[in-house]
Amino acid sequence: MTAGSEEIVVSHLTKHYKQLRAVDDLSFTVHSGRVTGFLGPNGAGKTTTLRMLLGLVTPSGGTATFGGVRYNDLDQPIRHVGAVLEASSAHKGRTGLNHLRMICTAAGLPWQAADEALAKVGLTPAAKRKFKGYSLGMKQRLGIAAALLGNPRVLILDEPANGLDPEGIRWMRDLLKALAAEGRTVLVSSHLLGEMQQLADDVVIIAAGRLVRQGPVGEVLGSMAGMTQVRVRTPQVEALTAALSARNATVTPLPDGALLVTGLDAAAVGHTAFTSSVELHELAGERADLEQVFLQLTAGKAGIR
Ligand SMILES: Nc1ncnc2c1ncn2[C@@H]1O[C@H](COP(=O)(O)OP(=O)(O)OP(=O)(O)O)[C@@H](O)[C@H]1O
Repeated sequence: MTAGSEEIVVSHLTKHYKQLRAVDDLSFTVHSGRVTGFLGPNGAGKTTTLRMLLGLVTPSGGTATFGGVRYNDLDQPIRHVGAVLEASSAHKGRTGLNHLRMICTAAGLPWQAADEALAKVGLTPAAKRKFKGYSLGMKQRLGIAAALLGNPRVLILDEPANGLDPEGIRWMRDLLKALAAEGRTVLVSSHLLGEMQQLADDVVIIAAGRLVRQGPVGEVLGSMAGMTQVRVRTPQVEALTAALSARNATVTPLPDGALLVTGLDAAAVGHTAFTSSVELHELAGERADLEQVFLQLTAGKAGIR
């Protein structure tokens, strides 16, 4: 991999587990010098995708490459791609510094890399403390330090903010932004839209293993914010739901018995009801709340599996 070509290209990536399409013909690109948020609800296929990127799960089809090269074909992958898949674990009686030095030795890196990585994540003061005394936030930092040992151009993190307190989340956000500002490619998964709004330059949104949206965060969220939703009430819920679904709208039943429709405007919902001979008791278009659109775009797809 040469400098400047650290893009991650995911092309028609697919993973089937028996009948379940955990990842289904997924294609997207992750650019260098930017933080890309990989967003989707629980079970959307984020972890499976990241594990395929890292050669830990064999795809049923498609490819994922770093600068054109598959992970397993990279020469000294630790120098190209750093990954934090779950909160780090280390021998509980070992110090953070020794944990990192062991990884250095195994990977043929100088011990100095351990000190540098600890400094980068602000763990130098705890370098000689035992892992068993580390808080969750410190364990997360140590995991990131381990990923940084080979000074990789690409960083991949799976839900790194999970379990962190607000200060820890802010710290993580600043670190990832700084790493991207150094020109690195940073891909970070999350199921929380709000978290990505504050962190990501680009977003890739998936649901039920399939791509929902990708692009610069402002553009994607802007298009979502511009979406309207329609509140509708009918005594013929099933007939209307079927007619709207046939027009690719997403229909969510509300606790008060009304239906919330996304993907069609009020006129189109009214027209669909009319042509399907469905009686309406209420029909109102409203501007959608961003979080609600995200939930609907993604939850609507989850039912397909
Ligand atoms: N080894 C496996 N065998 C069978 N099914 C699996 C396996 N790994 C994952 N799955 C299924 O694939 C789907 C996608 O899971 P995955 O963990 O990739 O989603 P996710 O988006 O990372 O979700 P979460 O945020 O909950 O981790 C889920 O339905 C999961 O149960």
